[in-house]
Amino acid sequence: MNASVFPPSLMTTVPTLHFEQVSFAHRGNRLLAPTTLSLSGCQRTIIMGPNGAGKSLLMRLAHGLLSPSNGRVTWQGEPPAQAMVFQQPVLLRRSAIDNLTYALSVSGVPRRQRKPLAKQALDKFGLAALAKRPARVLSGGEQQRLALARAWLLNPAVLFLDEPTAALDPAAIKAVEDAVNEFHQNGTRIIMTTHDLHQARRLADEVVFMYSGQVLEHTPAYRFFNTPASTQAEAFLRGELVW
Ligand SMILES: Nc1ncnc2c1ncn2[C@@H]1O[C@H](COP(=O)(O)OP(=O)(O)OP(=O)(O)O)[C@@H](O)[C@H]1O
Repeated sequence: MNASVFPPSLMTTVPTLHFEQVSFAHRGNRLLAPTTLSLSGCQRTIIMGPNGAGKSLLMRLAHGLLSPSNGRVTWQGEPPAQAMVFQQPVLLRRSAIDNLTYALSVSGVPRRQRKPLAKQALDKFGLAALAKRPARVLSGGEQQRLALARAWLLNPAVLFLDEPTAALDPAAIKAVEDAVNEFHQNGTRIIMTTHDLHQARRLADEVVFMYSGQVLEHTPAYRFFNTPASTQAEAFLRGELVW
């Protein structure tokens, strides 16, 4: 990646993530071809590609939820604080506020600080009135905001988001995108998958384009959208590449 294409203000100290010849196979099926890739700086990286291309796989390998079959996933220096937000938020069978206080307790925040911090986060994400409601009865958009509030409390250096707006209405999508941008403005590196081309154009600083278990492009967003290098990306941008 050519660092000079990004404004200096975005090149923070978030450690670089390296994929060195990383591949993943399951029951003899190669799902990710050997991939060498470095994600550096405090960019918003959008991973794009058709269904089944391996986007979630790449992200789960990056976050450490999956181990590669071959190769190495490493961070330059200490692995940074990380959080991940999924399309279907993973929430506990507790109230909204208890989901947050629990996350704070797991990360070692002293008991007396947990409730005030959780309340601040609920307020910030427009959920104060729903604090005592069971998290699992919240609407899809509310659950996603709660997942973002929980990630916010953990102050991650890197935030992974796997299709976080796939099931949401336009207002909820905007709330999630605003939150993503706020994380980013606060110095959090964003690594996100989306199927929504308009959203990708709104959010991406750089694009990783995948097709059939391979990374075909890793390029600044303006270049990807204006002059994609691969015929597959061209077809994808025209809406003609289904898988
Ligand atoms: N843990 C796993 N074990 C076995 N197969 C997997 C695993 N994770 C993903 N796959 C398979 O790998 C392929 C890529 O899946 P992945 O979820 O990464 O695609 P994707 O690009 O995110 O697709 P979509 O856009 O449909 O979400 C699929 O064929 C999927 O069935």
